[in-house]
Amino acid sequence: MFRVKAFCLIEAIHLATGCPRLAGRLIHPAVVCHVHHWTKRSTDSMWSYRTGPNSSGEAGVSALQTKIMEQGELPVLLVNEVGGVRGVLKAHVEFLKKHFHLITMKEFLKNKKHWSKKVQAIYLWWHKPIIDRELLESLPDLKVIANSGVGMDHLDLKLISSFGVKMANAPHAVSSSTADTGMALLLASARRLVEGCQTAVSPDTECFADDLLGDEVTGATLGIIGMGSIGYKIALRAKAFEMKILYHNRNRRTEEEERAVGAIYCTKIEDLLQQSDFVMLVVSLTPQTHKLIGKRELELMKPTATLINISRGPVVDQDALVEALQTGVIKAAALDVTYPEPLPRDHPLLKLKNILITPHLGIKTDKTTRMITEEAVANILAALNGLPIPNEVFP
Ligand SMILES: O=C(O)[C@H](O)CO
Repeated sequence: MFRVKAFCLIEAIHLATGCPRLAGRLIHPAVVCHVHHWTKRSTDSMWSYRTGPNSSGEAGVSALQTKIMEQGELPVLLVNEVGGVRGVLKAHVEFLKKHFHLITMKEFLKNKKHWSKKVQAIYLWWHKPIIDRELLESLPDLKVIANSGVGMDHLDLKLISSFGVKMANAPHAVSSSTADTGMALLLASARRLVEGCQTAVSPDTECFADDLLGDEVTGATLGIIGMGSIGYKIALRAKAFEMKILYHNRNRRTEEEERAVGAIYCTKIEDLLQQSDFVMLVVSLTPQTHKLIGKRELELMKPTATLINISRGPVVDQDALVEALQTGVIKAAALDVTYPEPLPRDHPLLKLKNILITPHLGIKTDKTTRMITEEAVANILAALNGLPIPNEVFP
């Protein structure tokens, strides 16, 4: 057991550095000792965070915490607010307080002079607080900003890095629930679940119509654009639905990985668009993927095809999508992301019948949000201890 858990921490650092020898050297003896201690406790921790695909990272969190505790008071962590629309979840506060002295933006702004030289880390929850030059200038001891998700498009990475501040995201925590959301949208859209539910519960319904016909998912072709860890998990799920899987990605997966999910690589995105019954967008938002799907790409899709977006709204040219849905260029769309979020209430997308929109539900499960906070805490503690950050993001 000890070996397994100790390996997990080493593996996390190894993954971050790409260097097993360095990882071995970087582990402080106190850390290893604490890992040993931890392995004797129950592994049923509510906070069972994983640093890597197969590792439990709590060892990393508690060990690093021990080191900080030995040196004195808890490091100060700035969050936007607690609870509310854009605040860290109340249920996570106890865990955060075990590792940090937590202050909110309100407290910070109220006594900026006192706090500015104390804040060492920021935990962004749902993209807040906004990180701009003014905030960065007011925090001379800030070491790290941890994001509560995988997408970093809301941050000016170059600006943050120019202040010597490190950044990290939470890719492992989010992948399964985001992939589940993608599949849920695909299935709900194909089988007209929302329409069906409305009919089933409507006070006007006297009998169920036989013509609420959907699209068969079994045997259909799914084109996945973006085959990172979320894209790959979608392929795993789609395989179980006996779908034919095409994918397009900057880097081709290994033959073994392709074989495991039965995915066929399309060098050209055009080939994928022309052949797919469902096109799922799973890319990060970057200058290269901004409006990746526009009028031309929509016209390449089959008129019977459905576009599913679980990445970021601006990956799709929304005006072109409205037109394509209104004129039957494609059959339907299912979007967990739009721009802005939410859409203005009079937006033309909201008036269409062949669309399904959800409120950025991707990561929203109790377990995933807890794992995100754990992944963020491990990232922050590594940064504050001068250790390689498990999920460091570079500009
Ligand atoms: O980026 C992510 O992981 C989610 O969309 C939450 O922001």
